[in-house]
Formats: sequence, C-alpha cells, structure tokens
Amino acid sequence: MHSEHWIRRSAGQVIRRHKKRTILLGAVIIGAAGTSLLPPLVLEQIVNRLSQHQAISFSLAAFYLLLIVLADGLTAIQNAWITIFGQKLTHEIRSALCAKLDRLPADYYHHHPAGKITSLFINDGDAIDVLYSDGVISMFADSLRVIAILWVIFTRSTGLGLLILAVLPVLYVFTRICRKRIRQAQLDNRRAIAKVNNHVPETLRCMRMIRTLHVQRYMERSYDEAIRESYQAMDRSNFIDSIYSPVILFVQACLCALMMVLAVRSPAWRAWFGISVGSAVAMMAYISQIFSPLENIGMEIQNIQAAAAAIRHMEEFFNEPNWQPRCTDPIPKSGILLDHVTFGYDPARPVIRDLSFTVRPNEIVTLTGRTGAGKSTIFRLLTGLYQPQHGSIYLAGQCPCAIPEHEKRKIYGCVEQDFPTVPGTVRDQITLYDGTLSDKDVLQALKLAGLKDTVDQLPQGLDTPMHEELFSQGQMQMLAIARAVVADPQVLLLDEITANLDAQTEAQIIQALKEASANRTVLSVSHRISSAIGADRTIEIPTLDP
Ligand SMILES: Nc1ncnc2c1ncn2[C@@H]1O[C@H](COP(=O)(O)OP(=O)(O)OP(=O)(O)O)[C@@H](O)[C@H]1O
Repeated sequence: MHSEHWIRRSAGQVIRRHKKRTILLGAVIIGAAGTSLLPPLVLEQIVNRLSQHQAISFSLAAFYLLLIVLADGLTAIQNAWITIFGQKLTHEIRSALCAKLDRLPADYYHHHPAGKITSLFINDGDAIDVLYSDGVISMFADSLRVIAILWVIFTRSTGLGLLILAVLPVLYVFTRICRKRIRQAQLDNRRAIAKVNNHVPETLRCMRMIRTLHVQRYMERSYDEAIRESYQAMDRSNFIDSIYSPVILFVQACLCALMMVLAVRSPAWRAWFGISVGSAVAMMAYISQIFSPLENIGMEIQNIQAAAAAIRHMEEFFNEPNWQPRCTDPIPKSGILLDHVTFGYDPARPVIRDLSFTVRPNEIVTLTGRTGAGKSTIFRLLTGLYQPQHGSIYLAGQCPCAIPEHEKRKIYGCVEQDFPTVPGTVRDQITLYDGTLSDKDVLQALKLAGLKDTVDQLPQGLDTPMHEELFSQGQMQMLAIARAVVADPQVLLLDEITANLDAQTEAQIIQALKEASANRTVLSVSHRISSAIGADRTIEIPTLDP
C-alpha cells in the first residue's frame, strides 16, 4: 500500500477511535485562537482610559489577567492534546511497520542493511511523530491564529494591515528558501544516520574479526566519516534554523518602529493608521502575536520537511513487494518430499535444478554435495523461508509455507551451527516465548540435549538471565538441540553443527543428537554427524554448471 495513503488512513483511524477527543481538540484550537485575540482589546481600553486620565476599575484589570490566563491555558491544553494525538498516530505507524516486516520475503533482509531498517523505526518514526505533534496540526492552529489576528488588525487599522500584508510576501519567500535548504540538510542527515546506525551493530558483530585483523583504525575512520556527514548536515540545518527566528523578530521590530515614526512625524500618516494610543499598544501586542505563530509556521514547515523525507523512506519500505506464498495442497504422506524442484535466489541462475528426493518417516538421511551445491538452500526451502520457482516440497505432507505458525515447531526443528539468542531467560531461549510449552517440556528437552545438569546448577535455573558467557560453544549447540526438540517435532533438520569443538564435547553433542533423532525423520548436512547417529543413506546434491 502507498505509505502516504497509509499515513492518511492511520490518521483517519486515530480520529475515528478518538472522535470526542478530536472534536474537543478542534474546539480548543479555535478557542485558543479566539481568546488570544481578546487580551489586546481589553488592553486597548485600559491604555485609552489611562491616557485620558481616567481611572480603570479593578474588575477590568482582573478581567484582562483572566483573559491572559484563559488564552495561555487553552494554548497549553491544545499543545498537550496535539502531542497525545501525534503519539497515538506514531503508535499506529510503528505497528504497521512491524506488520510489514512480517510480510516481507526472507531475501529482503539479505539486501537491506539492519541499520537502514532500524532507522526507519526510530528516526523516521520520530519524524512522523513530530509531523503531527509539532507539524501539521500545530501549523493549522498557528495559521488560524495568523488569519484571526490579521482580521482584527484590518478592522482596527487598514493602514497597518496593509503594511503587514506588504511584508508577508517577503517573509514567505525567505521562509521558502530556508525550507528548501533545511529539507536537503534533513535528507542528508537521515542518510548519514542510517549509515551510523548500521555501522555500530555491524562493528559489534564483527568485533572479533576486526581485532584479529587489526582493522580498528579503519572501522573508527569510517564511523567518524559517517558521524561527520551527519554533523555537517545538522550544522547546515541548525544554521538556517538559527537565523530564521532573529530575522523574523527583526522585521517585527522594524514594523513597530516604522509605524511609530510615521505616526509621530505627520498627522496624515497618523490618520492613515487611524489609531489611538491604546489602539497602538494593542496593535503592537497583535504584531508580536502574529510573528510568533508565523515563526512557528517556519519551524513547523521544517518539521514537515523532515517528515517528508521520512515519509519517502516509509513509502519505499511499504512499496516493497510482499512475500506471496504459492502453497500446494497437502498430501497424505509423512517424511520429506522434494518433487522436481528448481530454485535460484535469482530465478535466472538456479542453484538447484529439477531435484527430487524422498526421506521416509523416521529415516535418517545425509545430504552431501560440494560446497555451494545448495545444501543450506534446501534447508531454507524446507523451512519455508523461500519457495521454489518450479516443483513442490512437502514436509510431513504439507507445503512448508502453508504450515500455520503455531504448528511449525511441531512439524520441524532445526539445529544450525549458530545459535541466535533472544532477550530473556534461559527458559526463553528454548520456548522462544511460546506460553504453551511447560517447564516440564523445557526440562525434558534439556535432559535430552544433555544440558539439564548444567542448567540446574545455574543460580536461578531456568530463570537465569541469558548472556553470551553463560554457556560454552558446545553447550550453546546443546541449547540449540533443546530448542529444536522441545515441541517434539516430526522432522529434525541438522545443519553443519559440531564444527570447531573438542572431541569430548563433540561426543556429548553426538550423544544428544542420537537421542533427539530417535523416532524422527532426520535430514543432516554433516557427514560425520550422520554416520555417528546411524544414517540410513546419503543423497548427493549435484553441483550445477555456472
Ligand atoms: N541469500 C542468498 N542470495 C543469493 N545467493 C545466495 C544466497 N544464499 C546462498 N546463495 C548462493 O547459493 C549457492 C548455494 O549456497 P548454499 O549455502 O546453499 O550452499 P551449500 O551447499 O550449503 O554450501 P556449503 O557446503 O559451503 O555450506 C551459493 O552459490 C551461494 O552463493
């Protein structure tokens, strides 16, 4: 879906869900704009009376103060509600981003750096939050205020109104120039921030390699470079931002001075302005009021520009094609079946061509083939991350991409060389937050993986918070086995595990895998493992000609 449409729809949803609050917000915006017009009118009365040596009543002074409190109070309520509205909308947008992540094909993550995606959630999400909290709605409120003030000024002094109208186009051109430059700087900054965001996790991920190869200086330099780009862009934006307000204030002071000088110099000018001393004071109050929202509009335009860049990023993201599984109907067969499967990450360059094989229920089979033949690719096809361009795949009689989420772990478990940990406790590493798995299931899986005694000895047992140093590399693989078998799956997929382990740990893992493989269909990539756990046969994956 087009993101701008989506953002509009999200705004619509928030408005519908908070109808009363939105109506009240509209009323408060109009009320704040209206009441802000009243104090200068009362001030006009007060000054006119004072200038004619008349006393002013206490109630008039109190009324003046009350109006100021009311106008400021309504403005405060208006700002608070606008912020709440913005936050609710950002919530909707971030939820949609999250849902979109789920709909993207696995390949998307290979071609898009994590930092760019993170930046979308954090920086671009914040920019859109600001768009509503300090952008569109505030701009509407400020524009309303400017129009109301102009109207009052015109009704009081056409001359002054014309003078302000003469200045407004100049201010508009000035604002436009600032807007354009700030927009470019914002775009550059966003790009640089995405680079910085990507750099940190990538550096941490490759820290060992960086230290081993002594490329710290290079990594530091490229990080510095990205940060410098961001600072330079921000500097440009801040510079324009910082000159904008003084210029507006200067113009305001010049207008007041011009009106005063002209009115004092000649009666003709005084007549043209057509105002008393009190009116002059009131007009000055209005002029300062009109410049404040005008100045805000400039800031709001900047926020809207920043959000425009964020919206463009989101647009690209939302326009990414969704993962569209072409599922085949289930067949009454257990085990694994590949039927004339052809697949290439790039469809024009197949990795696997017309491959067929069967693994019968409870059979243990080894996949062999030269490096790059496509063994791991077959695992990715079996787990439904990708789907073949031709042919069909069945796991326990089901097309992998048709297996419902909640059934996946009952159908297959996957043990890979890497064990991606999740935030949480040791229990969470095995259940992956699946509340249907009991502690009994977890302890049984740990026992089968040969890790129960180790976990029992941890200070908080299953509740121990997980961190990298808690387990050795071999124990991490045992944890991976426990995670794979905890839901008692029919099929076990074993990738290249037990690499780089000492003989004793490898023996322990093989023992764990032997127990885990009993009464299950097993497909393994490691020859050593397969023979150790008693593989029934081998399937050779042919290497295709380039
Ligand atoms: N995400 C990807 N995008 C594009 N090409 C890929 C991707 N993953 C793997 N490939 C390519 O697909 C081919 C098969 O890779 P695969 O990892 O399946 O081989 P393998 O048989 O498991 O190799 P090895 O035994 O070395 O692990 C390789 O040429 C590889 O470069």
